[in-house]
Amino acid sequence: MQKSDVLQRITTLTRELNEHNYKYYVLAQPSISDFDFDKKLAELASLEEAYPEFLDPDSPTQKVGGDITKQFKTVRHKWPMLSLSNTYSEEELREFDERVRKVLGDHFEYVCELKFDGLSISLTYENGLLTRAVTRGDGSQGDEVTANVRTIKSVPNRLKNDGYPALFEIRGEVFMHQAAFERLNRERQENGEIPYANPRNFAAGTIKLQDSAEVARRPLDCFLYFLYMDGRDRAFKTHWDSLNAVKSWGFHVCEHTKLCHTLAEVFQFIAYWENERYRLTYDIDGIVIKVNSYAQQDELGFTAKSPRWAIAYKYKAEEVETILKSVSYQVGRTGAVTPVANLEPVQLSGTTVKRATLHNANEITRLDLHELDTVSVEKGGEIIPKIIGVNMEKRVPETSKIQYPTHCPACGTLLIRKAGEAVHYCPNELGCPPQIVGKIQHFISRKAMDIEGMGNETVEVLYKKGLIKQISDLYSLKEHKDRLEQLERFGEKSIQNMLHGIEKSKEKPFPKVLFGLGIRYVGETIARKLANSFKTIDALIHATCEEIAAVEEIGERIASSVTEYFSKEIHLQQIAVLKSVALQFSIVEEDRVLSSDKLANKTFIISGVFENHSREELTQLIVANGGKMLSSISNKLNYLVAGDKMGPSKLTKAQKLNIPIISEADLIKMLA
Ligand SMILES: NC(=O)c1ccc[n+]([C@@H]2O[C@H](COP(=O)([O-])OP(=O)(O)OC[C@H]3O[C@@H](n4cnc5c(N)ncnc54)[C@H](O)[C@@H]3O)[C@@H](O)[C@H]2O)c1
Ligand SMILES: [Zn+2]
Repeated sequence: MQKSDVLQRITTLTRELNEHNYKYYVLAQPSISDFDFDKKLAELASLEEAYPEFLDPDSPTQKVGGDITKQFKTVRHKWPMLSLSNTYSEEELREFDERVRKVLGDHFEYVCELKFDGLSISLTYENGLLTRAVTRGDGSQGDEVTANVRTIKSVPNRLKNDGYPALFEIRGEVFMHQAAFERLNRERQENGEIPYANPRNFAAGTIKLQDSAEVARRPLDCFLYFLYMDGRDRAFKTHWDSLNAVKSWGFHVCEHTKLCHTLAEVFQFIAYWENERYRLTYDIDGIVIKVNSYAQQDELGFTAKSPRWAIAYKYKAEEVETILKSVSYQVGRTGAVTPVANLEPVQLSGTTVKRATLHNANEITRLDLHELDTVSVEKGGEIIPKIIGVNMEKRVPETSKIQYPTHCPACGTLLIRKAGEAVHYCPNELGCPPQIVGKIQHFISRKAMDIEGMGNETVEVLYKKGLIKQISDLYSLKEHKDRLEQLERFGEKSIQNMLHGIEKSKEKPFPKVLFGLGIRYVGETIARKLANSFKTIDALIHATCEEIAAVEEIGERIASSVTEYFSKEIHLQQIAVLKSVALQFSIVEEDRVLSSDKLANKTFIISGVFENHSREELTQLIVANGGKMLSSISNKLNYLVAGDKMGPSKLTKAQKLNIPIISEADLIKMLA
């Protein structure tokens, strides 16, 4: 390579890697695999080594990937939060061991740990209380996300036992269990929101939310694996000892951590977890190997980016080849069309894989998929396997390209794609069967109107028989009892139950109704936010895009989806019908907010996170009804309104003073 070419390549790699870092750390939506990212990074490092004159101190090889955003307070780390050097090969691990041996001689131990696939967090404890949680950021400073971390059940707000230092920092990994990921991601998808590719991205996206109540709704977990404090080396000789100590203070330390005396034992640990990792309920992407003794760690020291006394051995995501049998296209309730690859069944990471996601048309083009192609399928961090490439040598001659349909596979309408979006939609909202059925199924679902006595199958049957064509038809079903009774498998009792369930749904509060309408991107939380901000459906219908986007955490994408929904006459008609049958289209507290003195002379403190209101909303409610807010717990306090994850010191103090501790629901009842 000529020097100018080298420089060009370095520039290209640097630009690409910076872009990928941004997508990975800040957006939590990476577009390439970790393996490919690491390959590019390694290429850049070797070019910089060969041509040190081109080494930029700002190069991605010299920096810890940054997740700093403007939404949080930036906090400087007392001890830098570095990355780990990593390898995918046993060979390089042996080289690491030799480098260590050269400095330390033969007398040292390794601690082997699982490499949890989440995001690093640094926690500060003062006198046994969690006072601060900061993300890694660029390694020297990060985002302060304490309120969000307080919602994590396995992170103690107050330490148990004694014996912990007055001030220390502890680091670990925040992650999400696979089951929670799958459940929440399914919800996102159903709401028309962009799903996260894997639990890591979901956890990373969650910790950066502005709304702690929403964070609390998404169960995160946290393993701790580094202790920092002044005089640490006097208190503990080794990393292993410190792990045992922090465990006794109440921290969650992974039980699979192992002390190894030889490199052979390390390799055994790696080999064991290579297969066993599929049995864990969370994702790991490798093993971390750390020199145990603190004195020996000091001898080895650091590079600009990582410690010399530790290394990560990363597992390459498992992949297998199989044959693409066909591609089918599913139409969701919002009209989004998703391609799914049907595969010749194959064993992968301990499960049989028959289908893989293809995301959208771009993905099919990128892969240049042909019928009967031999494809490699990967199941890395992701639960749903994906196709990563086509084996061109095995392509069957004369097979044709997979063509993304131009028309809806369900109703034949010409598909549309909005500028800047990758997904195709069927615009035939009123005539496309899977959309109609999907919308009604969404409306009756547990999280929306929770209509008892009615399930997804019933909706399908009633639709096929022409009894329901839109949500509002549910409320006139009672006029068609005779036709219902003629249906197979519909006994009198079950018809009664269903009609009763439908009737009862009229009591469901406005946020549920709004969510039930199934507006694209308006999930449960967004619906609650919109309902609480605008109070009535009419106010929301008349709100401008800017007014909607001004609500906390509601972006333009959601706002324009809402205004678009209400711009359609058919939706307004539907709402009018639903109003006429007395569904709830306003926030009930509203009247009380303005008029009552029910809380006159009563004092309150609000603490923790709440299911249905933000703390600000509860404060407004109290004040508007004549109550007073206090700033600290004392004899003057009448009520402590306690939510999830309330600080334990407040609780103890309130109990000591015999102050009534009430819930959000109790407070609302006081206003009734
Ligand atoms: N796909 C992409 O676009 C993209 C972009 C940027 C980074 N990445 C991936 O992220 C990696 C770089 O991320 P990184 O700097 O966080 O490095 P890393 O993930 O390779 O290793 C360091 C991190 O491991 C974590 N860790 C997990 N378990 C641990 C344990 N037991 N002990 C200590 N640390 C533990 C810590 O958070 C630590 O910061 C790259 O190697 C790449 O694979 C991917
Ligand atoms: Zn259609």
